[in-house]
Amino acid sequence: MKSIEWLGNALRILDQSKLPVEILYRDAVSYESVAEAIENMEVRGAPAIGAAVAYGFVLGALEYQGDRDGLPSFMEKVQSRLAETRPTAVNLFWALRRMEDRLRECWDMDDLDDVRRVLTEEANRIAEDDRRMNRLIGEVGNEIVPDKANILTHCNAGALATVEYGTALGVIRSAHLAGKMIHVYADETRPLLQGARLTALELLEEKIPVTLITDNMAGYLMQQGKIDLVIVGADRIAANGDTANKIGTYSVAVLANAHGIPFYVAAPTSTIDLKVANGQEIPIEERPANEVRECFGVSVAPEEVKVFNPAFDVTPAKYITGIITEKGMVTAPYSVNLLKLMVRS
Ligand SMILES: CSC[C@@H](O)[C@@H](O)C(=O)COP(=O)(O)O
Repeated sequence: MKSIEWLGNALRILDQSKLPVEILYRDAVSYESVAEAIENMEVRGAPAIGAAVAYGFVLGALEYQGDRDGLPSFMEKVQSRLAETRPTAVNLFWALRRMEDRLRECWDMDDLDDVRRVLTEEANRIAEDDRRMNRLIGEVGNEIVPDKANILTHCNAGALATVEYGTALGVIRSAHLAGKMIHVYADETRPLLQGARLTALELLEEKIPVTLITDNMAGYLMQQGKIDLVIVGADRIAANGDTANKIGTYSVAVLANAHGIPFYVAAPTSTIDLKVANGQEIPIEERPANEVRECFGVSVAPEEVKVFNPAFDVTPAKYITGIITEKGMVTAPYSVNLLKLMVRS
C-alpha cells in the first residue's frame, strides 16, 4: 500500500481516512484536490504531506492555462493554498520552499512545459529523498533496538505516513528484518485512531508481532515492566530538540521518563526546523470538535458538549533519549548537536 503515487498528470492518493475498512484510491488532478485530501487527512503524516504538496505544486503548474508572465502570481496562489492545509508538520513548508526555489530558478525559461518538467523532477526528488532517508533512519535506529525488545509506538509513523518505509516504523521494520524478535505495542491514538487503523495494519502486513492498546494503558504496561523502549515519529523538531508529534506523545514521554524507559524520536532532517527556537513556537493545529464527539460517525458524547481538539503536543527535549535521523543519532545537548547535524552534508 503506497500513501501516494505520481502518475504523470495526477497524484494517486490512498484515502487513509477509510482504512482499514476500505482500500480506496483517488486520483487528484488539481492542486485544490490535493489540498483537500491533506485537510481531510486522506494523506497524512509529516513526510507524506511534504511529498504530496510538492506534487500539488506540480499539478498547479499543469493546470495553469495563461501565458508565461502570469505563471509566478498563479503559483503564489497555489503555494498559499497548499500552505494553509496543516500548520504543524514542517515538512510541508520545507517541500514548498524547495518547489518555490526551483520555480525561481526557471525565470529565464520561456517554455511553460520546460518549467513543468523542472518542477516535476524536483517533486520526484523530494519523494525519492524521503524513501532514501527513511531506509537510513531504519539502519541507524536498528542499532539501539535490543533483541526481543518490546517497543511502544504512538500514532502512525510508518510507510503510510511517508512515501515509503516509515520513520519510527522504519526502525521497527529494520530491526525485524535484521532478525530481532521484537514485539510492538501500538497505542490506538484517539481521536482519529491512526495507531489502531494504520500502525496495526502495517505491522500485521509485515508479520511483525503487534498488540493494540488504548492510549490510557501505556502507563500500566510500563509499570508492569512490559515496555523496553518507545519510538515515535515527529512533525517538527525545534532547534533545542523539543519535538511536536501526535497528541498524546508528551504523556508517553513523561511516563517513559518516570519508569526509566528510553524514549526515541525517529525523523528525517526535513522535520528539523532550526528557525524555531523551542517547542513553544511550534504552531499546534486544532481540529474539528466532531472528531472527539464522534468516533467515525458514531456519536460518543452529547452533541452540545464543548470540545478541545489539539492534533499535536510538544515533548520537551529533556525527555528524549535520542533523535534518530538519516545522518545519525542526535543526543543532548540538542541545541549544539542538531545544529552540527544540519551543517553536516
Ligand atoms: C513519519 S510520520 C510522523 C508524524 O507525522 C506522525 O507521528 C504524526 O503525528 C501524524 O499525525 P497526523 O495527524 O496523522 O498527520
